[in-house]
Amino acid sequence: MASTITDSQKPFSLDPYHVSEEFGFILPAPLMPLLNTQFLESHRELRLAHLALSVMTMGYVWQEGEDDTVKMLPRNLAIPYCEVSQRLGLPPILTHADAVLANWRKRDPQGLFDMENLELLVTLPGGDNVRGFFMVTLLVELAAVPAIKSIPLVINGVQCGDAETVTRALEEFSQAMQGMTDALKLMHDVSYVVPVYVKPEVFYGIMRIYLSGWKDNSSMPAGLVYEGVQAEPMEYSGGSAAQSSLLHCFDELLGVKHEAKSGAFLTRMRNYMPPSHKRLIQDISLQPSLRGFVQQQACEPLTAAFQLCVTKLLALRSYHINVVSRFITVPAARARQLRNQGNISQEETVSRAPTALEETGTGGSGIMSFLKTVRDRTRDVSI
Ligand code: HEM
Repeated sequence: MASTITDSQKPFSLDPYHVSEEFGFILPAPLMPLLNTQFLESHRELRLAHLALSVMTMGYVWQEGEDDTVKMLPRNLAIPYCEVSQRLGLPPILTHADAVLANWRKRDPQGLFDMENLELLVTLPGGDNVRGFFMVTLLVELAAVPAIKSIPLVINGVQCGDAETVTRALEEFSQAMQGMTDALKLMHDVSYVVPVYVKPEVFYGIMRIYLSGWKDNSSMPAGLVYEGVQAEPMEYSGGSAAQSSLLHCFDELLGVKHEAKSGAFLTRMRNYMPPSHKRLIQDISLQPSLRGFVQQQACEPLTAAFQLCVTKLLALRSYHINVVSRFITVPAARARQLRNQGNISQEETVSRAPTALEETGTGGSGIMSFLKTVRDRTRDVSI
């Protein structure tokens, strides 16, 4: 009678341990699978995939700094990234819609939508500063919600000639813009309980390169080849809050007309927004002129409410210029000074910043002249 062989009596073999007789502990022929995007169904799933692939791509492209940058994004990243991007109508690069609008979760799901209870889904090099940078920007978006809600009230009020409704809606609108400026101030509020404070030298020296793109960027003059997608390189601007739909909507509502060059840059930034947000901006621009309505009504409270909106938008843009000076102009001057002294010490965080971005924004604009022109054209709509 044959005896049953128990496990302990089986001949000892390496197979069950994933150890190969040919390669030992080495994994034989590791796979490089292509991520399959066909199982992504909902808009939110696609946005999460875009965010994750964007962060991996920015890491891959910029991990070695601005010298000897890569020319090609490998197919394993490029193909799924371009598929997801195409389905969303977003470009295959990190955008404001990824890093800010789709990059948050509540720690306690029942808790408040506030700084203490929010955290990022994915981050970039720069420690707590990255959290502060994206979270403060998210809080600016949040502070703007009452302004967005008042847009249909303004448009419908103008359409039916209801000056009182328009006045009230514009008052809400201007209050929200004040809230946005207050939220922006948190970017350098050292006293805040939870770390939101962003150190200018960390933003400038470490974080900024990971937000930058491959258009109008001298360290990647030819752009980037997305392997397996297209043989020719493609050029895309980096992430910037110029891609936030907020001020685009406000400008269209108030009738702000930008100069050709800055206007062209801002219009191009609309291609970095979710297409439905871009459509909202365009549809606002097609409505009868609010400013014309205010002038025609010649009603004191309405004119005052409109004027307050212009003043608050101007104040927001002026404060933003202040922030940009603190976070870019000042550290850039320090980096230049160190370079001129031949003192490129890695201990000074600003020295690690890419020189290609000294004069230009991550979106590729010539920063200060651009921002000042945009602010000055805002002033032009005053009544
Ligand atoms: C450390 C913080 C920030 C820095 C250094 C910064 C820098 C810049 C730069 C350089 C530009 C020029 C466009 C480009 O090339 O990217 C710009 C544009 C812009 N930024 Fe910021 N930004 C900061 C925070 C924010 C925040 C929190 C918001 C609010 C959502 C914001 C809203 C805008 C807008 C709307 C523009 C387009 C110009 C305009 O419409 O006035 N920025 N920013």
